[in-house]
Amino acid sequence: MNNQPLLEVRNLWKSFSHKEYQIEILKGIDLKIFKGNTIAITGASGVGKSTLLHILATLERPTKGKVFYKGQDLFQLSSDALARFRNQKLGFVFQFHYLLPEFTAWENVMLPALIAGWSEKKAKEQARRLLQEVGVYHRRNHRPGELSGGEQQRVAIARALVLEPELIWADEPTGNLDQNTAEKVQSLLFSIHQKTGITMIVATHNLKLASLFAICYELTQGQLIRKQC
Ligand SMILES: Nc1ncnc2c1ncn2[C@@H]1O[C@H](COP(=O)(O)OP(=O)(O)OP(=O)(O)O)[C@@H](O)[C@H]1O
Repeated sequence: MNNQPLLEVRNLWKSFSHKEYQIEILKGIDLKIFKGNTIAITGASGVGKSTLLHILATLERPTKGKVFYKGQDLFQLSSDALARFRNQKLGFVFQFHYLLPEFTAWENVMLPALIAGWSEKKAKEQARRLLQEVGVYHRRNHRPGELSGGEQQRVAIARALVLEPELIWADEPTGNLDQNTAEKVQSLLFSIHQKTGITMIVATHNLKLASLFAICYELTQGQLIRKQC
């Protein structure tokens, strides 16, 4: 068995400086994520969950510390290489879907594949398969404004999966949805993990969502504390 973590975080610190003061958000985080793990990071509002997720997903740089992906020190990469890494290996689902309003559901899902150089035929076929999988194929020709919140989030999940990432990052993926719709999106995310074995990390207030995950941490006072899911 390969014991190398997919992602490893060593002594991660993050502070934000203001004119009069500095705030330390992350204070020496260590974490190992193995292939196929499902990890939920919970914690009070403002504690730094999004900041941590953004650094682990290389969207933001830490003040100090390192993030390794399969042993590669990510922040040593050039910004072009880092952008390529994100496009090829990572999928993102945010609280707000960030779908492009002028494109249909189908086009929104295809777009990352077209940008990555896939042929239109292959991108279209992959998007069709994913729209079916997330249950919105019947709305494929609707623009985001013509979809419900839950449908928009399903399209965003399909888009996150289109390039077959190794790791899915989700930041409050159900934060903007009513309870019923949130539960459907939760089960969808989880069923995707069950089918594909994809590694999934979510930051959330939602303890019900966290309870579906195998490994749970609470972020508190800049530290990650392992807890029961
Ligand atoms: N760019 C920034 N500059 C200064 N302070 C920031 C910046 N980004 C975040 N912060 C501060 O860092 C803290 C952590 O923010 P973060 O968004 O990571 O929290 P969170 O746990 O995800 O919160 P929530 O659950 O409410 O979304 C907050 O106090 C926030 O005001």
